[in-house]
Amino acid sequence: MERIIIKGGNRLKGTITVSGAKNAVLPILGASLLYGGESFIKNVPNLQDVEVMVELLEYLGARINREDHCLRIDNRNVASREIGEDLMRKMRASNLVLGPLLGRFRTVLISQPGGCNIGSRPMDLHLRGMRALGARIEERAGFIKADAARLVGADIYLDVPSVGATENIMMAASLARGRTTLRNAAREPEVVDLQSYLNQMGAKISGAGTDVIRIEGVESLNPCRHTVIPDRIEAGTYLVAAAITGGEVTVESIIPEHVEPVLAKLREAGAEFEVTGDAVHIRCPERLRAIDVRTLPYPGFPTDMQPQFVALLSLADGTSTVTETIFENRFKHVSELRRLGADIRLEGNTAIIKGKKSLSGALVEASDLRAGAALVLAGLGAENTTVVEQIEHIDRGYEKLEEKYRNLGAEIIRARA
Ligand SMILES: CC(=O)N[C@H]1[C@@H](OP(=O)(O)OP(=O)(O)OC[C@H]2O[C@@H](n3ccc(=O)[nH]c3=O)[C@H](O)[C@@H]2O)O[C@H](CO)[C@@H](O)[C@@H]1O
Ligand SMILES: C=C(OP(=O)(O)O)C(=O)O
Repeated sequence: MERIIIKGGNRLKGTITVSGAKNAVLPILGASLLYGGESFIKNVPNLQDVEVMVELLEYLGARINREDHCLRIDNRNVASREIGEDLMRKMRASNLVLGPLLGRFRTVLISQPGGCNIGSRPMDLHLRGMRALGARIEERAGFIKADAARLVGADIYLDVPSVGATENIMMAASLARGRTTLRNAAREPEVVDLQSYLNQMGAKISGAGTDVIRIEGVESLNPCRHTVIPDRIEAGTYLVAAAITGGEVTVESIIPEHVEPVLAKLREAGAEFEVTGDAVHIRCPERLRAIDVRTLPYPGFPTDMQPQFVALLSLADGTSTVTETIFENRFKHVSELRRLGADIRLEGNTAIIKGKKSLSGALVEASDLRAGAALVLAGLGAENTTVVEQIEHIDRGYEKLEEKYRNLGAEIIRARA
């Protein structure tokens, strides 16, 4: 088993490059199933979750060639087959094949993706959306079965702006007859990237990035090339790495507007920025000020940055609060951060963090992807040596994490236990 070992305390300096967005490429790979031909996707990050999605597509009959950060996908021989627990449970985002398979083949049989370490994550909004488009849904023995003689556009309102439900509905509705209007849709940049990919394939979608998305169903789609947007959560994590070490770093190959909610909070805490083109240069004092943070759907503060900010504020001057409103069980990093000496109290869905002048390295365990990222950040900011275990979670979402931090002057290695 591998672990990450960090000797903390170095101020990070230099330039760090961000990869393509995990949460954009996963729905795009799902969406490729809508077309029985070739797609060419660029800026694909090398991540464990991408491997799982590729495995899933190949299981369905896709032929995929990978070259560097590009994927050539040939979906000519894809069929809708039963997808069992082994594939569906490896990754929550496997559920993103539901909409495209239903759209193209009108029949889907998948194992329930289940909950995960951050919350129960139900599928009700996805399924309600598919039903509204005309699908018959049966949930039995841990499986979801969806069938439709034909799909017909509908008016759909989401109770909460779920990213995945928005994406599944956009994908299924692309090949439905007539117009679908999706209200209270998720506004995340990854939804906009999916719209852009689908439209390049010949779909007729407008409104992504606002809370009303309109999809005019088309008969068929065509081949296309697409470049995945940069990963705003990876970018945010590196901005926090600079902040937690009192460093000065340029984070490049990003869309600065996408990290604005994170920049706003770092600015409030005392960091300074220059934004030029596709880069943000961050300069940080030795210690940031305490702030209050509340996670919200985009353009609010992202839940996927919450653990990283809890780590950061553990070393800030004063008492901060961090409130998690999206997932009910996303504070598993707190007990691990306490091992490093952090003073954090949980009250319901709020973490109350009394900033310490220093943390001290310890052996900790990543419970999920961003919890793992947060523990590495805490290790970079702590004195002595921190060892992070269960790092397979981190590999789901960060490409070459240690190498990227090492280039900024961090002492961090991966080693076998
Ligand atoms: C692959 C991907 O893009 N993952 C992201 C996506 O996950 P994902 O798309 O799974 O997250 P959602 O936006 O769907 O979840 C938001 C909230 O809606 C609830 N909900 C969702 C669907 C549903 O049918 N019923 C329901 O109640 C969830 O339990 C959660 O409380 O958005 C999350 C919220 O920004 C991010 O943390 C994840 O990194
Ligand atoms: C929660 C996350 O991902 P997923 O939805 O794939 O579990 C994440 O990226 O932080």
